[in-house]
Parts: sequence; structure tokens; C-alpha cells
Amino acid sequence: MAHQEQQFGSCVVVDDDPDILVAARLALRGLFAGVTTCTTPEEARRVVQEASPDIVLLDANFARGATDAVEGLALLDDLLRADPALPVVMITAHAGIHVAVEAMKRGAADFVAKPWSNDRLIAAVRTAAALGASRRATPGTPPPPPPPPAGDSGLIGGSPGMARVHALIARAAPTEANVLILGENGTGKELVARALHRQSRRAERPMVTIDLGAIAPELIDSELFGHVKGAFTDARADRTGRIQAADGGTLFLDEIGNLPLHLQPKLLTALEQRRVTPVGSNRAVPVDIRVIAATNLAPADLRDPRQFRQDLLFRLNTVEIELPPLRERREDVAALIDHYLALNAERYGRPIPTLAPGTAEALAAAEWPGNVRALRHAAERAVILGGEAPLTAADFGILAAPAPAFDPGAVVSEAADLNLDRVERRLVEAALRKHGYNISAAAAELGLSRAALYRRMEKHGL
Ligand SMILES: Nc1ncnc2c1ncn2[C@@H]1O[C@H](COP(=O)(O)OP(=O)(O)OP(=O)(O)O)[C@@H](O)[C@H]1O
Repeated sequence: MAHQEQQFGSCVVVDDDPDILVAARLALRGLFAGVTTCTTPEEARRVVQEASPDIVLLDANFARGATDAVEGLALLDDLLRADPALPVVMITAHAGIHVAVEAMKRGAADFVAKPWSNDRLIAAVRTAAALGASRRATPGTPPPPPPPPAGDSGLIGGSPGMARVHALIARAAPTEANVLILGENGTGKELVARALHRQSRRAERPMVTIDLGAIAPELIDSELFGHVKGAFTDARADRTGRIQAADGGTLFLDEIGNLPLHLQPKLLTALEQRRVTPVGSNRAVPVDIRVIAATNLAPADLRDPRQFRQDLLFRLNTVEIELPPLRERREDVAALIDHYLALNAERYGRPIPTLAPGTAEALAAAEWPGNVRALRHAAERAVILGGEAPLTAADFGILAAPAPAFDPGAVVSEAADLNLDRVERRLVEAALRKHGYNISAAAAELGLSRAALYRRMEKHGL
């Protein structure tokens, strides 16, 4: 990739499979000035001690056919004992997810499953190397605490995908590194941003959020940078922008993919120079902020320079945290359902409902295109509408058969139900379904702002 300008010094890759070593070297040579490969644990111990690399990429299994990862985990322990700040990314077999979790518990920075995608490998290695560098830059910093229990971040889920998220939050939060959070709508990006801020050194200072998807594009400039009186017709007084309001704290740029291309260089300059110039002013004001950004753009779109300036992207994504969609961590569904049933039962003064046989399985098997947000609404609706009997999948709006296709003609036919409220609900639901619960796209189709769509979703319990 053109953007990789060898940000780091050296990397050591340890694997007994020469094909993997070649693949890793090719994938990583753009990122590191030097990539050294080793085929045995003994060689790795020596090379790592001599070369003090920025990062080690370590296979979990050495002996041919072994899957128990004993050698890889022992080497991980040795390397971390010698240098607790050394970032180690484990390479695991796809089926060996328990090995990945064990490695993370022992202090690995991250893991990648074989066969890997180069994007995933590079993202994991970059993030781990950047964190390692920032840890080394602040000597005396205690080693990162073990991942906090789910309750601390408000993020429920013990699946391997969420274990990785918890671990990354714990590692990234206390650093000053900018963090980019990726994930589909409703996967918990805002919760991650809050957890990062809460666990950071800036926790006592404000976290200022700006949802770039919910603000009219023509207002973004002044919302971000502020303006001085008279800068434009409606500017009747000076106004502080959100960047400045976050001074000393954290700036959360939600839906960064909606930042108009023409404002991207201005934000980049502000972040690089740590100064903002309000619209209409020629005086730059110094600011001290840590930036967390989030987007539901797919990584490929984000790396498309026609959609997003790559220099700004690399300013924002020192650390990348990717939230897996719920359908890729179905084992988390039961805990989420339990949590949100209990929460809503308390809220509405109802007993905590039980589930009819087969319901838990049906909920876990559902696609959840709206991810945790949709699950949360479904649980609320089930508590409100469910009777005394144990809840079935239908009470959560999960249908055994696919939902009938929406027929816009039915809305205008005189025979149709013309109750405005119900028609609105059907249209909102149809737009959400049509766009796979992508809020920005559904809002655009409905001619609403994201904020207005959220209000209607709340109103209709969607
Ligand atoms: N892992 C989780 N555990 C508990 N609740 C969660 C989790 N993930 C998301 N939620 C809940 O789901 C809802 C949506 O989460 P959040 O707003 O953080 O998602 P998002 O990815 O920022 O969505 P969007 O991109 O649509 O703004 C919130 O009510 C949040 O509390």
C-alpha cells in the first residue's frame, strides 16, 4: 500500500513454516525498515535479545501438527519476562481461538488467525507497534492492567472478538494515542469511546462529542472550529468550536466518514499544529486534545483516497479498534439479552421475563443487521409487549420466515392503512431494513438527519 512509509524500525517474525515467513515479510516490509525471520524458539530468543525489535509476530505452534501452542505460549512468557513492554502479536490457527484468548491473557498485544488477510495483519501489527512505542516513550509507566471486566466499560461480551476489544481498550486508554474505532452501526463504538476516555489520564476532563453524521454539512466547519462574530450572516456572537471545548480532554469525532472532503485538510492541520482557527478569525488558538474517531465505513472505503484523505486517516488511526458485528460473535447474544431484559424489567417495573424453549437459540441465530442497538430495542419491546408467558422469538420481532418485502405501493393505495403514525413506522422500518440498518443511508433515503431518524426509531421502538 502506498501509504506505508516504514513507520517503524524492526520486526521479528517467528514461525516454523517458511511460506508463512515469506508472506509475513512481504506484508510487513512496507511498515518496518527491517523484518527478521526465525524458525525456532531458540533462535527467536537470541534474535529478539540482540535486535530489540519494535514488535514480535509469533506463531503459537512449532512442532509439526501440534495445536496445543505449548511452545509458542512458553516463548511468549519468556519474551515478556525479558521485556514486559515488548508488543507480541500471536499467529494462531483459525480453529484455535482458545489459544488466542490464552495468549491475550498472558500479555500478548493481539492475535491474527491463519490464514490472515494482509489488511488485518498490518492493522494488528501497526497498532501493537504504536502502542509499544508510546509505552516506551513514557518510561516508568506501569505495565497495562489486565483487561477490565465487561462491567467497567459497559461493554458486554466475552467472545474472542470482544476479548480483543477489551484488551485493546485497556492498552490504548492510558496512552495519548489517537484511536479510530471501526464497526457497523449499533456495534458499540460510542461505548468504546467512552470507555477509552474514562480509563485515560484525561478522565477528569470533558469528553466532547461531535456526531458528524447528524450535523448539516454546511455547519460542520463552525461546529468544529468555532466562529467569530460577523464571520457569516447568522454569526451574531463569537462561538467556541468543539475542538476548543475539548481542550485538556478528549474529542470524540463520531461518524468521521461524514467529514466533507474540503474540511479534511483543515482538521489535519489543526491536529498537527495543535491549534484551531475559528471561522472568520486570523488568530490560531492552541489546544491540547486527544482524538478518538469512529466510523461505520468499511475499511476498504476508508482507505479510498476519493472518500477520505489518507494523511488524515493516519493521523487518526494510530490505534485501530474494530468492533465485530453481532452475527460474528453470536456467543455474546445470550448475555446481552439477559442484561437488557433485566434492565428493562426494572425500568418498567415488570418481573424479569423467562425465555420459552428454543428462543435463546433463535435469538443467537438471528442476523441482527442493526447489531446491539437492534437487540436492545428488541429486548425492550419484548418486556413491554410480552405477557406472562415465557417469551418466544416472535416477541423479539424475530420471524422464523424472512420478513415480507416492503411494498411502497401499499402506502398510497386507498385500501391501505393510512394511519400516519403507523405508516411512518413502516417507512422507517423499511428504510432501515433496506440499508442493512446503516443509519446514515436510511436517514438519507428518508430525507431525515441521523438525529431525526434516531428520534423516530426511539418513538417506534425500532
Ligand atoms: N457490547 C455491548 N454491551 C452492551 N450494550 C451495548 C454493547 N454494544 C452496544 N451496546 C448498546 O447498543 C446501543 C448502540 O451502541 P453505540 O451507540 O455505542 O453504537 P455505535 O456503534 O456508536 O452506533 P452508530 O454507529 O449507529 O452510532 C447503545 O444503547 C449501547 O449501549
